[in-house]
Amino acid sequence: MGFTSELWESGAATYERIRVHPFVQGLTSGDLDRAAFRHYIAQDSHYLREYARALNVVAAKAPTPEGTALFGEHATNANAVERALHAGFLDELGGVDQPASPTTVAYTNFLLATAHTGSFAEGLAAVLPCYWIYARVGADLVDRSSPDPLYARWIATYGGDGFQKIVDDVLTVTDRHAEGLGPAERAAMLHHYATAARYEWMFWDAAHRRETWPIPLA
Ligand SMILES: Cc1ncc(C[n+]2csc(CCO)c2C)c(N)n1
Repeated sequence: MGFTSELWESGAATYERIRVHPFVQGLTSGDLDRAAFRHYIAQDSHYLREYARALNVVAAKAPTPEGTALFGEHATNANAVERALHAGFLDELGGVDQPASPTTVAYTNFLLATAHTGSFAEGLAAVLPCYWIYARVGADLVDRSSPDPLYARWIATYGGDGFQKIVDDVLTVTDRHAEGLGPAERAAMLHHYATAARYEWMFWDAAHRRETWPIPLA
């Protein structure tokens, strides 16, 4: 692997913190409070809508038609997953109509701002932890699965080979694109990647704490 191994390194310590987070460990042990999982799914539904927008911006900036098609397809897929979450998990858990939490707003605003104002490379680095960290978490959890069928279903979504193939396609695009980049742009990518990885930890942690706005929205 090329530059993507440097990107992984910039978020490796954060990934380790995600792996041992009580929310993630609670999925496999089955001990995770259903209310925290419901909070996570409701927030993820907000997240996926905005993530799809960010991916479409990355798609628009891709220098090749293949890149535009790839990220456009993934944006459509993120919207489809959002609808499936509503039809599946949220119906079973009892639908919750909660506003996007401070962490969800911060993470999605970071993705949209970086995709809109940055280069293709910068947007790509910002959206990459979402793919890569979920594939690693999925792979880590899939063998142990969960005694809770609901959590087992969630784990199977991200732990399968189908999802790994999606991530591999994005890593190939990233390595190929990075070959033509200078040190300043590579440094910006490392920075955005590490930032998004931290937001991924914060997203699990916010669900675990069932984070809400300290001042209720009117
Ligand atoms: C907070 C959060 N981060 C990452 C994902 C995983 N994910 C969402 S869209 C997508 C790729 C395109 O379909 C991936 C891997 C998630 N669900 N929620």
